[in-house]
Amino acid sequence: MTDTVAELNQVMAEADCLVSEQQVQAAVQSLADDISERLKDTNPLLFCVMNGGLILTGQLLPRLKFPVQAEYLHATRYRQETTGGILEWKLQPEADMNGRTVLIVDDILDEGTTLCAIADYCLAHGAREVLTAVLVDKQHDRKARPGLKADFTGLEVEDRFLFGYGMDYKGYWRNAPGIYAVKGL
Ligand SMILES: O=P(O)(O)OC[C@H]1O[C@H](OP(=O)(O)OP(=O)(O)O)[C@H](O)[C@@H]1O
Ligand SMILES: Nc1nc2[nH]cnc2c(=O)[nH]1
Repeated sequence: MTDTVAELNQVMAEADCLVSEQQVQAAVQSLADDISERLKDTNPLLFCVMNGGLILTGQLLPRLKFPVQAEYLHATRYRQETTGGILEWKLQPEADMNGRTVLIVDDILDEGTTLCAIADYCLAHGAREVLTAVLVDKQHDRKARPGLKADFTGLEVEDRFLFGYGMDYKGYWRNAPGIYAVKGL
């Protein structure tokens, strides 16, 4: 356990800070403003994608200027790895989304497999429309669908393995107060 903590402190010490906490805060406010403007009259059902979406959702919700019904779901495909695998549903949403506008909130759109699968699930369960909001869109050409974008994007970040603000490294450092890239990844 001591070795684990030492390794994780070393990862942080050697990481590159790509986006400062102040820049992330500005991006969250901008996301909240855009979402409020677009969804204020739609009575949306918001789903936080656990675990990574936790911090963005927590910081976004108090900034939204309309009554929000907030729920969560849990889908994962990276687990403790730095490359994605098969999407595993850990908790499918129970809320009735029939005829509703749904907003999915997550930390990152990388290849986009996760968000596409969740959006497809919501549409198949009767959602009228599904919108997506992410803090980070990673810049590369390996998207699940060419040109795939979230409806609301906070920041565009280079193609490195990231942690902080909800994103983990081996299950840790979701709490890092900024967006960091692991040395060498
Ligand atoms: O765009 P993609 O390539 O599909 O990757 C994005 C997903 O990867 C991360 O989740 P992860 O599977 O690591 O689970 P976690 O949220 O519990 O960390 C992140 O939170 C997104 O949900
Ligand atoms: N922590 C983390 N999770 C991811 N899921 C998809 N891409 C990433 C990434 O760069 N970092």
